Amino acid sequence: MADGNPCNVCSAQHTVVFVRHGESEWNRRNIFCGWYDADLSEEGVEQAVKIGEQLKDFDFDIIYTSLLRRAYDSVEMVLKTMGKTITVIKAWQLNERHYGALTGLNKAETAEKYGLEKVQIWRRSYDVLPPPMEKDHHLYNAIVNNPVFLQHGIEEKDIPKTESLKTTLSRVLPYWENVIGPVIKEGKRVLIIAHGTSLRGLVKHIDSLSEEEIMKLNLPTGIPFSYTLDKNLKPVTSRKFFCDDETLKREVEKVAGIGTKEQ
Ligand SMILES: O=C(O)[C@H](O)COP(=O)(O)O
Repeated sequence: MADGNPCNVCSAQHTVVFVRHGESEWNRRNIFCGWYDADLSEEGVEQAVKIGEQLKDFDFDIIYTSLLRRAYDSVEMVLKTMGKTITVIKAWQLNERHYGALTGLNKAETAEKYGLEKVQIWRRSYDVLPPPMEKDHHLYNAIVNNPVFLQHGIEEKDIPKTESLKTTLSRVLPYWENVIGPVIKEGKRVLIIAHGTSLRGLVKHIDSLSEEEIMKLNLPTGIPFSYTLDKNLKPVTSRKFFCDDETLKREVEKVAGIGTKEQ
């Protein structure tokens, strides 16, 4: 990996790098976040700097990210660390899944109230929707009035009330197939900095994982992973994380668990 990515135009294979944004304040506080626009935590900023260091030798042509600041601020830190100017495309389709009425709730407290099993079904099942966010939810206005959504033409009527992995994939996949995929096939070197569930959707698709298999997949914040894809964007080598196995195991366990009330 240290040698960077080869010229994708000259090869029939494409290296694509993905990373979940650095830790957000709400990851740190163990709160369901979804489409709420939380900032990066101090550790998240450090993680983003580290991503930039790890990807220094990669010559990306284009970076895709979401309309949420924890993702696009990570992009900015990565670019600053790399000392590079690269085209950045922000797309709502790469946003985190909308966590519905759970948005703003502490994950461990929610498990105490509804039971761990129920909460883990909301978090990791393929198609079970969390309860919808109604207009009287205390974070409803903050989400529908997000100025970055409005700048990108995303209005209240376009914003989901809740999303499962399945419904998230129904917006991520067309974006992958119709926008990012053709750019990769043209030979452009692509980096995608997005979110736990939007990236799990892409991983499910690329690796052809079943609904059961994807339920067990947890993506840690701030650790890049890459695929080598063939000309049809099928994996030649599956995802490779940019860290040692022990670190990956520890960080994955952190995401998979329900965490604690006080964080
Ligand atoms: O939106 C969130 O709270 C996180 O980004 C993802 O949370 P999860 O790991 O509980 O799905």
